[in-house]
This record gives sequence, structure tokens and C-alpha cells, in this order.
Amino acid sequence: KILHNIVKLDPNGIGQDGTVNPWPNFKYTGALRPVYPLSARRTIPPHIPLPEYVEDGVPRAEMRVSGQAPRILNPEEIEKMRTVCRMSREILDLAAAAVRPGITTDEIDEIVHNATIERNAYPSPLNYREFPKSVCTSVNEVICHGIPDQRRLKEGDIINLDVSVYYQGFHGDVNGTYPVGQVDEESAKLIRTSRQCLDKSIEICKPGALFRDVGKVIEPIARSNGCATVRTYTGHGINNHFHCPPNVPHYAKNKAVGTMKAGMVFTIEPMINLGPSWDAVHWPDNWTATTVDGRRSAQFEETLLITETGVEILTAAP
Ligand SMILES: COc1cccc(Cn2ccc3cc(C(=O)NO)cnc32)c1
Ligand SMILES: [Co+2]
Ligand SMILES: [Co+2]
Repeated sequence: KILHNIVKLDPNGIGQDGTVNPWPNFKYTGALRPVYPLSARRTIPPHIPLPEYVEDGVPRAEMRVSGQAPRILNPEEIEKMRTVCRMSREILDLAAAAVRPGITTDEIDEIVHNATIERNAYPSPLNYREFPKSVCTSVNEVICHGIPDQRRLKEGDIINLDVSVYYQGFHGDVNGTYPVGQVDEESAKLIRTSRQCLDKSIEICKPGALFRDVGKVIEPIARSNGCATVRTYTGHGINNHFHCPPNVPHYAKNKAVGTMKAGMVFTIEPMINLGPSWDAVHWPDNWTATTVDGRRSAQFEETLLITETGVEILTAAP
């Protein structure tokens, strides 16, 4: 009787190859695994002005405005939004330039963190609702809010980097999805589709447009490319708060309230999944959102200002 070599995970999840599975009973939907431990909490020099939530992670002032009408910014505030959004794009492009096989997502976090504090700014995600790092790094089947860890990127991966910066009292928010080396055609098409969804939805933005029309543009583009539009996470107002009204869903037939007006600033950030499944499964870390079937997801985000004549992409690539 030949005893098969049964791979036994011992009770606390240490595999034979030494990898640690922090949640031995969690059913992952894809091949991605966390690679712990997370690096030490990154520090902020004392001279950098902090957002309200840094102390305990709770954005109280933001929560107080959640039911109100979207803010209309004055010219001085708009100028500050232009500055922080330009800075957000600059930092995203720096991080994207470092994407290659072998780099860890934690090393990308270090690049984003240092580039942000070098500019006397604060990395908005750090301790926002207790998020532990300064950027979201979402690989392959991760839809959003991936936590930078010790995993090395591999040739053929795709990765979304989501940069948000707080400077002069205002937040900027921008993200993009990047191939790691050569990727398969399906992934390349997914990236193109999510970018097209964003670009086409920006075209309808102007005074008088309805927030609920954004999803009407995005979902047909996703469906016609064999993709699904994530419903759980939406675009959002952004100004002196990181997340505030309006709520901007990316799917069709949504109940978003309100009309775009000059002086409003918000993001559109469609998360597009390969295949028919729009839903998300969260890892036990309570952050990482993944597709239900382990297929890949891609996203792009811009921060937009409604002007008298149309729309200005504040986080536009130079
Ligand atoms: C409590 O529930 C959650 C769950 C996940 C994440 C967070 C908090 N959070 C941290 C970073 C972050 C980024 C965005 C964003 O708009 N990116 O474009 C949104 N939320 C964020 C809270
Ligand atoms: Co973002
Ligand atoms: Co956002």
C-alpha cells in the first residue's frame, strides 16, 4: 500500500514550503495569497498637516456631511484641488514607473509614502478607517483596497495602484492598472476596457448632467466586452474630505441623486471584472476585495471638476 505524500498544513497554517496561511479555513476565490508580515507602520514627519482621521481612523467631520448636498468649491479651493491632484498624478506615475517583476507591493508603498512626505503632503489612505498603508495595491483578482505586503510581482500579473494625497487641506485621488512585464491578451483587453469605461463616462460630465447617467455609459461598454461592473464600490465627492457626496455608481439603472454643477469635484473610478460576476468577496483582513470567481479585475480613476462649460480632469496625465 503506497502512502501518498499528503501535503499536511499544520494547524497554524504553516505550509511545507514555509509559507504562512494566516486564515487556514478561508476559501480564497483565486490563486493570490497575502504574504505577511506587513512592514512596520510608516511614520510622518511632525511638520506635515494631518487629516482629521489620523488619530483613531474615524473620519468624523466627513461622516457629518454624508447626507448633505455636494459642496461647490470657490476659486481658491479649486486652485488647491488642482495642486493636490497634480501632485497625486505625479506620485502615481512615479510608483507606476517602478512596477516590474520582483518588486514587492510593500516597496511600492515605500516609494509612494516617501514621495508624498517629500512634498510635505500626507498619504490619505494611511489610517483612513484604520487602513494600514499609504497606497492601495490591487493585484489580479483583487478588485480594490489591496494592502501592500511582501509579495513580489510576477511577469504576467496586473496591478492597480490607487494614490490619494492630502495637501493644503484638500485630497486628490487617482488610480491606474498596469501590466507587469508581458500579460496575456485577455488581461490587456480588460485594462483597455476599464480605461475606455472611464474615458467615455467623463465625456458626459458637465453642468446639468445627472450623476446617475455615469453608470448608464459604463455598464454597456463593460458588458459588450464580456465584463461586469462592480456595484459595491462607487465614485465619490472629494474636497477637504476624502469621501463625501455625491455618490457616483458605475452600473446602469442606479438611484444616484443629484445634478452636476460647476464647482463640484468628484471621482469616477469604474472597477471592471472579467466575465459575468460583479460581486466581491472580502479577505478576512476586512480590506482586500476580490472577485467571486478568481478572474481578474481592472480599474482607472480620475478626480474631476465640473466647470461652467464642461469638465476638467484635475488628475490628468501631463
Ligand atoms: C470600512 O470599509 C473600508 C473598506 C475598504 C477600504 C476602506 C477605506 N479606504 C482605504 C483606502 C481607500 C481608498 C478609497 C478610494 O476612494 N479609492 O479611490 C476608498 N476607501 C479607502 C474602508
Ligand atoms: Co483612489
Ligand atoms: Co476614490
